[in-house]
Amino acid sequence: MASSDSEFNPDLLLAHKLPETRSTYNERDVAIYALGVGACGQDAVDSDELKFVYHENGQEHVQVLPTFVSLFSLGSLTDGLDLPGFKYDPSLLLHGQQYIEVYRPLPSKASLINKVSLAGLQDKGKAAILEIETRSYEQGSGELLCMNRTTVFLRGAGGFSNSSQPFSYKNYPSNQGLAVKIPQTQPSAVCEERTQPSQALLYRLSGDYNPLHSDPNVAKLAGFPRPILHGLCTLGFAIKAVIKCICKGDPSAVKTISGRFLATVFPGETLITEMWLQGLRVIYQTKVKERNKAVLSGYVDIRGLSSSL
Ligand SMILES: CCC/C=C/C(=O)SCCNC(=O)CCNC(=O)[C@H](O)C(C)(C)COP(=O)([O-])OP(=O)([O-])OC[C@H]1O[C@@H](n2cnc3c(N)ncnc32)[C@H](O)[C@@H]1OP(=O)([O-])[O-]
Repeated sequence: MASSDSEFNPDLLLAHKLPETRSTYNERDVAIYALGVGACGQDAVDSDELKFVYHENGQEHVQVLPTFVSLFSLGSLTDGLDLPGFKYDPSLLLHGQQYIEVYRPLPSKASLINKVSLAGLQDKGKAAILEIETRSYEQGSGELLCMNRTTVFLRGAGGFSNSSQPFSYKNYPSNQGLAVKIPQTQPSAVCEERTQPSQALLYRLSGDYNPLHSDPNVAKLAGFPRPILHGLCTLGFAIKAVIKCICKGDPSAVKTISGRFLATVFPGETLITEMWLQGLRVIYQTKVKERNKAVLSGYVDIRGLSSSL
């Protein structure tokens, strides 16, 4: 059960205000993040990826991968969520889905104010699904730069209601968050990348220090044979593949990203991302090569296509 209190009221929980968080980053953070999601991990002079970690050809700033914005949603989660009347075991939390809207390319350094709200709660019986929305505004100008919706799967926290209908989500488009249908046709592009055995140890330096990703004993207590890769790290690999193969290496082409984490990834495994271009939407699916297992699927909406595609 989510709560020992039989009067638990999901609507009251959703009305609960979460504190604002702040994110300040610079080019070093941008580059460390890019390395964490495998930039130049297969080829140190990769012409599509060097710009994310180095001022290639005298460029003034390193470029920011669009998935970097997912880091702004971490603060409220990694500090532990204060959810009145709702109890869950943080060690059993898994990342279920991430939905991102990027309104303009991110500067290579900035200070942001993140406004966080609880957007949804759903009772799945064996688990509860909680959705947190984070809107990030540039400090000073007040401009809204991006929005994240993070879905967490709280194993063992379901059974708090008689309904499997979601509470809230009422501000969402009706099709958001659904698992995508993978086309049965040949993909438009395929990208293969091996993650490093130390990938989670590198990725965690971008701000998610949950020991589930680094400590073998904590991983075992959570039900895994060894530490697992952060979901947002896998998402970073997949979207980097879409940028490389579909967007001709241009990160500013990405407008919207949706991803559902289907199964866990272990650092060191090889990720194969298949992509299907449908108009301005790219449907993608990432599989672990060694286990032939789908681990992530979703879509990316892009602003336009280069005429050479
Ligand atoms: C954020 C900061 C912390 C970061 C932590 C990490 O990185 S952890 C590392 C990264 N994360 C990972 O590694 C997690 C990888 N994913 C998994 O291990 C599994 O997908 C699971 C344990 C999340 C659910 O598996 P299962 O066998 O227990 O589930 P089932 O198939 O029996 O479905 C039950 C219900 O839940 C629904 N539903 C299912 N999946 C999702 C989803 N992803 N999302 C949302 N909803 C989902 C499904 O539609 C169904 O609803 P219906 O139809 O009954 O109304």
